[in-house]
Amino acid sequence: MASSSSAPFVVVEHTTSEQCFTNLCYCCPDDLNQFAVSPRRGPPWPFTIIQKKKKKLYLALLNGKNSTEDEKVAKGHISLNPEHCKSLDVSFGDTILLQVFAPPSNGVDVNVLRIMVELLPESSTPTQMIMASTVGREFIKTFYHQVFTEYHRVLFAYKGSSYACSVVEISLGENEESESRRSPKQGMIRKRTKVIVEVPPQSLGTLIHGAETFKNIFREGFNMESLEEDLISLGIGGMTSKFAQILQSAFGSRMVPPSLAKRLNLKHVRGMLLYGPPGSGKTLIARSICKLLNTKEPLIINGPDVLNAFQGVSEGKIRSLFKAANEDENRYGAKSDLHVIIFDEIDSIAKKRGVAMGQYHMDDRLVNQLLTMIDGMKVLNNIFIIATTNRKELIDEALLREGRIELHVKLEYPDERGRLQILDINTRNMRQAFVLDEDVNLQDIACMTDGCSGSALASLVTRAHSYAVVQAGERGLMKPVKKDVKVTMNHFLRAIEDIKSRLQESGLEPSSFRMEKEEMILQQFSSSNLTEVLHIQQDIARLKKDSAYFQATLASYKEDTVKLEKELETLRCALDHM
Ligand SMILES: Nc1ncnc2c1ncn2[C@@H]1O[C@H](COP(=O)(O)OP(=O)(O)OP(=O)(O)O)[C@@H](O)[C@H]1O
Repeated sequence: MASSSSAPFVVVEHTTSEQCFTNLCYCCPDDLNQFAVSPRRGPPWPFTIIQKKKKKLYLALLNGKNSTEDEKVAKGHISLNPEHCKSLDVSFGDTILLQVFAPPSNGVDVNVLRIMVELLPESSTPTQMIMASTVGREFIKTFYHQVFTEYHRVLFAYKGSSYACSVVEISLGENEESESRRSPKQGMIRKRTKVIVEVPPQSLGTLIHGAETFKNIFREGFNMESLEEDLISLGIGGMTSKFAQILQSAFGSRMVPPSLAKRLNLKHVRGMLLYGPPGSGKTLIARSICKLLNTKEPLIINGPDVLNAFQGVSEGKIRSLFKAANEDENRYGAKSDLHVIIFDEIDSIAKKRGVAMGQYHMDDRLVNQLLTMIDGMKVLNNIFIIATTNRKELIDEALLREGRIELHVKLEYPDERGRLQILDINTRNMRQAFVLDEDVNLQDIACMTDGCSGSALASLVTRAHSYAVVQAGERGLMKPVKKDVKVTMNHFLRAIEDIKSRLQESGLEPSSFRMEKEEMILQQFSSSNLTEVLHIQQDIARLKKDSAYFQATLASYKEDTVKLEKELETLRCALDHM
């Protein structure tokens, strides 16, 4: 296909709305002469390449007997429709380069054209169902003998409704290989071109019969703009921007049709690590994400439970977690549902290899098996692993690399606005039951609870409520019913005092301080033996459900690091006997 030298033109809007649906560009008669090739020559008609940076569109300036001259367009200007502008990333007023381009009669034809069809927001909805095959035929009739590129977008009118169509995929059949070096991929629409119509889910799917839809990763009705409301209804407060960031980075590639993702070479994220201090909502987020997504019911695995259940059992248990995803991938390929596997407290089963000893030798085997399942012989694209931990530094680094659990999101304790939302969520039932006294000022409580975790706030509300119930009992109401109980600001103040001193005693609060302290102490121990002692201590604490125990140990080690070595054997024995 030949082309000549280029000239700069200013992009303007079409002068009539009809022009928008022709996929042609228009200029004044003078400029048209500059590009004129005898209209009697065609078809195929002379085209104009319009390019901006590396992007190109091939639009006809002369289309058979219909000249594309428009006296209302000023000299040096060229009119395009808004979809052309999107294809080229230009705005009206920008300058672009124009080239004459006359496709030879043996130009490359489009074999299959896959288009995404969306109803324009201002257009009237079709009144009756239409067939995708009919839309395809009309598309060919309208754009017959026009050249399309990979990212070409056009406006298309059919039966009184207007659509924006974007090219998702162009297949050139037997010319595919010889033309593969041409960028962008381009070809001419012919009568034999097959048009495959795709529609976004939840829109035209019910109106264009037979159109292909891709299954949206988000549940029906989900909308990023109402994310905060959705999260509140799921009982999550103060997390809107973190959640938006997670959804975007974890599922961005799954928001587009698989064919487009393939063309753009988008790689799916297959795993995410949520880490942060206890009670910061890691488990809550991991489980809630699935409520927004179109996924299979998530498999939830609690690290310590797995460790116990797997004692003496083969790595086959880990393999079994991935079995359903494997079968689905084999059967449905890119159209398989997404399988989410949540590993809560993953640090207990995926510790750094080579460090563990004693009965922990099996950790290495579990980590190896996990690695194999995530990106081993067969890469599953339909899995998404969510791992949670308080102790990121304990996890085997190989698991956290690209292509594995590669997205790492740190959760913090909520700020004042977040605390207010969490308090509001947790007092919702009380308000609805008229149990919450009018003097309760949640804003003041949010202010007083700086450094409290989401879980501390949840238990604060429960505690205030129990004080109210006890007080109602003391007033002689042996069996206080709901209407007798009023939770007042005083109950909350007592609960705040309570919670603060309890958390201080257990060393769990102030929140971030504790984590920083632990991290600091862990960093001081570089020898593998010392690290192992701490791992074992942590596991004993977990089995005893007593995090204060681990805190106390850490604190004492800070005083006397020598005793670490001595305690190693004692600890192993203790753990063996638990
Ligand atoms: N952002 C939040 N909004 C509402 N509630 C929260 C939030 N964060 C925590 N909570 C409350 O705290 C409880 C415990 O949170 P979760 O178990 O998710 O924390 P975690 O970070 O996984 O803690 P751990 O590390 O101890 O397992 C939740 O069930 C919920 O009641």
